[in-house]
This record gives sequence, C-alpha cells and structure tokens, in this order.
Amino acid sequence: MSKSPKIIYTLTDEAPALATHSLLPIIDAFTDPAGIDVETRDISLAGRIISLFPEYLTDEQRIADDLAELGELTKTPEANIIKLPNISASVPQLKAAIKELQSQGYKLPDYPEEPGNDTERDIKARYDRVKGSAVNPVLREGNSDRRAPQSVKNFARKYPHRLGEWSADSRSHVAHMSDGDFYGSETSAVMESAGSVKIALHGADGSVKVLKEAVPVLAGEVIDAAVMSRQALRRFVAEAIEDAKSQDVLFSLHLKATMMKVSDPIMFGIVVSEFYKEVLAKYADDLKQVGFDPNNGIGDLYATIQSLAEDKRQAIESDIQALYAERPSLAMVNSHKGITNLHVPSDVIIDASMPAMIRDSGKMWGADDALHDTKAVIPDRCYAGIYQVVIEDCKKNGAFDPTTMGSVPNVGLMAQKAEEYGSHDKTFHIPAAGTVRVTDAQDNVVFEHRVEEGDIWRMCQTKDAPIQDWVKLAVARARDSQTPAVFWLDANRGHDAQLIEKVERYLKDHDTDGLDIRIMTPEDAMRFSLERIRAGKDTISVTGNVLRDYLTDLFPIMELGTSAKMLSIVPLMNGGGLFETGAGGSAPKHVQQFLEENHLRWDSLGEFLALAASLEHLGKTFDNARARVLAKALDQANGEFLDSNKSPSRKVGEIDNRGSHFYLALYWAKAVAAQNDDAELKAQFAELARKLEENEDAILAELNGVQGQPVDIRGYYHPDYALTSQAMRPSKTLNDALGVVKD
Ligand SMILES: NC(=O)C1=CN([C@@H]2O[C@H](COP(=O)(O)OP(=O)(O)OC[C@H]3O[C@@H](n4cnc5c(N)ncnc54)[C@H](OP(=O)(O)O)[C@@H]3O)[C@@H](O)[C@H]2O)C=CC1
Ligand SMILES: O=C(O)CCC(=O)C(=O)O
Ligand SMILES: [Mg+2]
Repeated sequence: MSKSPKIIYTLTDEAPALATHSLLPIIDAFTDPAGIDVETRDISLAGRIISLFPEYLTDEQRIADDLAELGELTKTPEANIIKLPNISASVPQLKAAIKELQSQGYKLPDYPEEPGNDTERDIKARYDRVKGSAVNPVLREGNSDRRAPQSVKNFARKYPHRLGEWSADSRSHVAHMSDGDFYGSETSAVMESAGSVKIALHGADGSVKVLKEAVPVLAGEVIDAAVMSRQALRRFVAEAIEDAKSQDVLFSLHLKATMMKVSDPIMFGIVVSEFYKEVLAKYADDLKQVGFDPNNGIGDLYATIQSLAEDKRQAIESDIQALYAERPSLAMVNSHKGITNLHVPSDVIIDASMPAMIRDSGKMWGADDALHDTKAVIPDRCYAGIYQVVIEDCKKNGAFDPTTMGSVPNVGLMAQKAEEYGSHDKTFHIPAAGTVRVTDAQDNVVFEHRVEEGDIWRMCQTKDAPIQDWVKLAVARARDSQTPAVFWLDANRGHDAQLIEKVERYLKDHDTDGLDIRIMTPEDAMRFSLERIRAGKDTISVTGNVLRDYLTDLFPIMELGTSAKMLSIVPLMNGGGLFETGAGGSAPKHVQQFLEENHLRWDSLGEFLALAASLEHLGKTFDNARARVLAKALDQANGEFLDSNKSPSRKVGEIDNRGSHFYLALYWAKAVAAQNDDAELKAQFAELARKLEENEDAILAELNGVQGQPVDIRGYYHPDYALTSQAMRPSKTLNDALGVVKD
C-alpha cells in the first residue's frame, strides 16, 4: 500500500473525550518515533452541529464535516479508525448543546420543533442529521466482533466485581405486549433484483400520500415491514401501570430512543402520556401553548412550564405530585435530583439499563433512594423475552459468579445499516387511517399493513453481502476459538425466517467440519448460553444488530462489571479496520463526578485494546515493522495493566483515568524497551521507562493531588480545549517525561 501508515483517532463527547486529552499525548509519544501518524477528527455532537451551519458562523468558528470524510474513508482498504463512544442526542440534549454553543458566541439558529416555513424546515432537517445515533451507522461499514480477550477474563477472575444477590421471590419481571406490536406484524421479502420500492399510505378516504418515493434495493436484499399500533400500546401501558401498582413494584420503561430515533421517542411519549394522563388532560391548553412534547419526557414539561404564570406552574407541579400518590412508584434515574425514568428519553437506554438492573439484584432505585423490585416495561416482543429468561435464571440459580462463569462473545450483523438500526429514514408516524403499501417498480405489492392514525410503521433493509460476511465471520470465530456458535433467530418472525434460510445456505460455503453451529430462538439461545455460562463454558452469540447491541452490554456487565473492557472490532468490508473502544457509551455520570470533584472514573481499557488492534492491523496492511513492535508491546502492557489492576477507582483521591494512563505508558515503555526487534525504539523507550519508573510516586501524587475540588472547563458539549487539557494533564513530571521521546 502506497499511502503512509495512519491512524485516525476520533474526538467525541463526555467522559471518553475528557480521557482523550490525557491519553492522546501518550499515544503520540509512542507513535511519533515509530513514524506512525495519529490524526484526530472531531465527531462530537458540538462539532457535528457546528459543521452544519457554516453560513451562520465566522471563519474562525467554522469546521469541516469530519464525519462525512470518515464515512468515505471506511469504504477504503487503508481505513484505520479508532472510534470512541459518542453522544447519540435526544431532542433535549440537542437543544442543550445548541444553547451552550450560542452562549459561547456561535450564532446558530434555534432548533425549530415545529417549523413554520422553508427556512425553518431546512434548519430542522439539518439538525435532524445530527440527532440520535448519527455517527455509528455511518462508520459501521462492517460487521461486529465484540469479545472479552483472555487477559480480561483472567482479570475478572482475579479481581471479581460484586454482583447483587438475587432472591427466589423477587417480583421483578419484564412486561411486553401480546399483540399489535412490531413482532406480531412483521412481514419480510427477499428482493430478486436490484431496483427500488415505493412506500405509500393509501387513506381510508381514497387519498394517496407517498411516504417515500424510492428506496433503493439490491438483489438478494432482505426487506421487512412492521407496525406498532398506538391503541394496542396504550392499552398495554395502562394495564402495566395498574399491574405495577397492584404488585407494589416500581414501574420502569426501557427503550432505545437514541438508536431508534423515530419510533422509540414516539413510544416513550405514549408511555409518558398514559402515566401522566389526568394532569396532561387537565392542563392540555396551557401545555399546548408552551409547546410541551411528551416525546421529550416529563422533564420537558418542567422546562416548558417555566414560562407560565407562577400560580399555574405551581398548580401543575402539585397535581403531578398528587398523581404520584395514585400511580405505582417510578424507577428513578437520579433519586437525589428527582429525575425519573420518564424524564428524558435518552436517560434510560435499554442496552445499559437492563443489565444494570440485573446486576443490582433485579432492582432499580425508587424515589425513596432505596432499591426495589421492578416491572421492566419493554413493549415490543422482538427481544424483550431474553431479559425475562435472565431474570428467571437468576431467581432460580442466584447471581452469576464472575470467578467461574464462562463468556458470551458476539458476532453481530451490523454492516450497511442492517435491520432495525437502519430503519429511521423509513419509519413513519402515521397521520391518518388507511393502508401502508410497499410496491416494486412493476407496481406489485410487496407488503401491506392496515394502519390507524398515530401508529408507527417502519421498514428495515438488510443487504445480502453483509449477511454473507457475517456468516463467514461467525464460522471464522467459531474455528479460531473452538467455541460453539449460536445464531439467535426466531422462525416465527418474518425477517428472521428469511435469515435462517440464508444462514443455512451460506454456511455451506464454509468448512464447518467439527464445529458446533446452531440456530435457536433468542429465548432458547439465552437459556442455552446461560446454562453453559454457569458451567464455565463459552458460547458465541451470532446475532442481528439489535441483539448485538443488547448482548454486548449485558454479558460484559455480568462477566466483567462493565462493557468498557471489551475488545470491539469492526472488520470493514473493504479491508479497512474500525476499532471501537469498549461496548458502552459516553458515561454522562462520569462527567458529573469529574466536574464536581475532579475525579474521572472512566476506564480506558477499551481504548488500550482498540489501539493495540489498530496498530496490529496497521502492521499487517502496511507491512510496517514498527507498528508491529508497538502493537506487541502494547498487548503486553495491557496484560500487565490488568494483572496489576490499575483501572480507575470510583472514589475521589484514588487513582483515576489519568493515573491509569500513566501506568499504561509505564508498562508500554517497559515492553518496548524489553523487545529486541528494533534497537532504536528500544533505546528511546528505555529512557522513557526509566523516567516514569523513577518518578512513579511524584507523578501519582501530582495526578491524585488535584482531586477533591470542582473543575471548570467552561462547557459540557463544547468545553474549552486548552482548559480541559490542562485539567486532564496536571502532572508536570509526566508531561516532561513524555517529551523525552517526542522531541
Ligand atoms: N458506541 C457508542 O458510540 C455508544 C454511545 N452511547 C451513547 O452514550 C450515552 C450514554 O449512554 P448510556 O446508555 O447512559 O450508557 P453508558 O455506557 O455511557 O453508561 C452506563 C454506565 O456504564 C458504565 N460505563 C460505560 N463505559 C464505561 C467506561 N469506559 N468506564 C467505566 N464505566 C463505564 C458506567 O457505569 P458506572 O456509572 O456504574 O461506573 C456508566 O455510567 C448516550 O448518548 C448513548 O447514546 C451508548 C452506547 C454506545
Ligand atoms: O450509536 C448508539 O447510539 C449506541 C451504540 C451502541 O449502544 C452500541 O453499539 O453498543
Ligand atoms: Mg450498546
């Protein structure tokens, strides 16, 4: 390959962005002497917003659309990108980010929730491009390989995390719909040839509204369509509220309003509307006037009623308090601040929230600041059942034991916006009763669904090439690790039935001799994997995109206490590599702690693992010996890091993210100094290793000594760069030592 070896390191948001200020100078200190370029690209929420509105900004303020550039890069063989978690913004977060930027002098337009003219429609359309999960789908031009490396598993066995005890009479459970949901209505088809399909709503009154003129499709592609009935959802929610009350358990809702950015906020809004029904009806006119939108959560009510007269505002607030007495208790996001599960749609994200509940004895926090059994409402049936299986297993067998349990790595079908996670541009909030028809170029009806006003109809696409690649990856992982692999597919679902046929066909393209490869429904696959995990055995989960997301938080959280310690590789379909860091998110809670007491508990192990994999990939694709030296040394450093347990503590005054970076640098420098493949690097890094080792106490004292005080970095979404760097690099001794190799 002719181009020079280059790694792109992404600048994102919240805790991982803070950590980057400390880690990147260390990475530079190692890669510069080896002649490897590490460049950054800004894909933060604030950066993406700024890049949308050049004409509103001064020359100094403008920045390029780095995400678009990276999206193109992922389609090339030389792509080598380290992708840290980023914010997938809900509307309240988007508005907060805009407000912050405006206060910093960026003359950005407000977000027009209900645009009244073409200019506003254009503004909203631009903002909607950064809303929700708008980064990952662009970069994920490959399927997903997420697992805990052996060194991490060994770490978990040596330093087990604590899991809450389970009781056999726990009343916690999952509640889901029994009809009228996506699961029940899904129909699916495989496209015979390339072309396009059209989506139209044929009104009961004879009108035709084109919802999408042309959705391009490829030969062999699986498309499916399904509808969620508003009435059925409402009925279900009303019953669930009643039932939670009568069973005296907390009511909690678990959705993915960030990734499923069209459907799930609407479902969230329906639950909010049902829970607060009487109050919302009583003050309907006032709430309409202030622009309250239940899809943004009850937090939006508290924010918007600020503009009402004091007595009206108080009346609404006290009626809400009175309503709480009649309703089941709500699960809380922050009981100290009175933030409930229904406050903000992005505060409770199912992939992280359900494992947290399972980790905590099946309980969630109530307003009384104590843990309680809970009813976990997950309306759609497609995946809800897997969590109920885990709950039943824990009730029967108790909590899992991290010192003996096996592992469930994942191979996920993700490439090219596969399945539900690519559906938002084909998801519609139905404006009037009728029939949604999907037709092909010859006007043949591919799908048809009867719909009512307020229903949510969606179509998903899954290309054939990613499916073939996914099957290949599953076989390769099963072979490499000599581990049974289970495809989690449900023959009763339209989409899954098509996938089962394809999987059976494509498995024949590979040598599967001696491998144990099965296809099971998600619930059976969960039972099977749990039985094995308790016996200390590993089982590869081979899943679609949604279960990829859910399982790669669930199993790591049970096995390792966090998904931060996952290796998360996306082998890009055109030969490049995307290396995600961990399997979790951007941990807003960690930023709060950092700002309050200058302690950042973010665990960068995911970054360390991703960097080692990225360097190894670079070594291979560019036949670059120095990248291989660094990769091998980093791998050893990661082993030593885990073995001596230098991850951040949660407590102020103790080692935090910055201290953990120091140890990584020390172990990495020692490993480069110990190798004999490259004498020049050996000499340079021996010097760094010596400096770091000699000054260990002084550096740690400088890093930990700053803790305990609030920090001001002048911004949450767009903090001041220099101030943040200063805060994240408080050790002069460490900064000077890193200069040894850099200059
Ligand atoms: N790949 C990506 O870009 C992803 C982005 N997100 C985005 O992240 C934001 C927050 O999502 P949320 O669902 O709250 O989930 P998070 O994964 O950000 O946070 C849940 C909890 O997981 C733990 N955690 C996660 N990562 C780490 C880490 N590296 N070190 C230590 N602990 C960690 C923390 O637990 P504790 O507080 O107990 O220490 C944290 O509070 C959202 O905007 C979401 O869309 C979410 C998932 C993936
Ligand atoms: O893109 C997002 O919003 C979240 C992604 C995620 O949770 C995951 O990939 O595990
Ligand atoms: Mg996830």
